[in-house]
Amino acid sequence: NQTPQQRLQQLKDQLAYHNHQYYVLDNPSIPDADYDQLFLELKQIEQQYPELITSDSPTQRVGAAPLSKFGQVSHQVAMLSLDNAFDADDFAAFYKRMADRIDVSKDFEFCAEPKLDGLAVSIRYEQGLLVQAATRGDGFTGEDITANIKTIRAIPLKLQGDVPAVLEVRGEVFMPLAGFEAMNDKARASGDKVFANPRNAAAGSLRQLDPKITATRPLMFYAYAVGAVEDATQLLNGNSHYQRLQQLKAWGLPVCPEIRHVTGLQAALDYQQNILTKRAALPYEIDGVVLKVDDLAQQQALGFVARAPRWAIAFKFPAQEKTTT
Ligand SMILES: Cc1ccc2cc(C(N)=O)cc(O)c2n1
Repeated sequence: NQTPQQRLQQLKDQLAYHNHQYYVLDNPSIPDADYDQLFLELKQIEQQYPELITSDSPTQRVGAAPLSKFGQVSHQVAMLSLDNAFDADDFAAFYKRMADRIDVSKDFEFCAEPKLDGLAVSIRYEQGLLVQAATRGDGFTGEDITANIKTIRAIPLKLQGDVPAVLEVRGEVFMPLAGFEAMNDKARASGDKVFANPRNAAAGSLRQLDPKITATRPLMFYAYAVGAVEDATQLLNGNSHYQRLQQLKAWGLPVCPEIRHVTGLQAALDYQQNILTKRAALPYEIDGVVLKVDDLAQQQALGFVARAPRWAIAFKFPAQEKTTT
């Protein structure tokens, strides 16, 4: 017969499996009522044996007391913003700038994804356990929203499989449309604050100082990049950003199912048009697509342009033959 500890571990494994099926594979494996039953049994055993409670137990998602204010977190790896393209010509110019900068023998390969209209966050895992989460802030310093992030069931408290020593995941917290409409209907009925759009609702929910309020909000998360990593050999094999995202999925992190690997300028334009036609049918709001060069070595070679002021330009003279004295 099982000890309480063995039954606890079995329940945590089962609940983690069902979460993975539901949020990562979009393939529910258990009716909600049965899931709740497992959760209730786990909660009862922990009430009986509090010393057996671990930080990755789903009962610890809504634990923390309200904060008086958020702490600050400095991002080891800056959280970048993105330059914009507004039409095919802009995108072709972007493509050409890159081709002029690094000689590529063949077409660029891209990792393509919808641009989710939510809030960028960074989530840090150490030895596979969620230890910290922060907003993007100004890209270098963000707010510590660890307690609020833990309430989002799509975000694993513990990574699965062969986990890296340190893994920082960047992604978007957003509020799917169905949850947004339901929440606003309830808010109208009870005279609570009604949100103008899902992005504001997600931002407002993450900025709650009381995690118990955040826990009532229908938030979702998709990972889209990696920040600091240590001892993550699994990520280093291969040179493809797209493959890295598949590895994040294997660890239990949800990744947008619309993400594709496409090759060449035309395929990238086709992807943008394809998502534009699907936009109204997507269960969440997006404001475009994001296209990233997929090859990590090419990303490195291309680097970043520190956002030069849009209002100033250096108007250069032609190169002058240096007078040799
Ligand atoms: C580097 C970067 C910065 C912002 C991003 C924003 C989104 C997004 N809003 O979906 C997706 C990405 O892959 C991003 N990637």
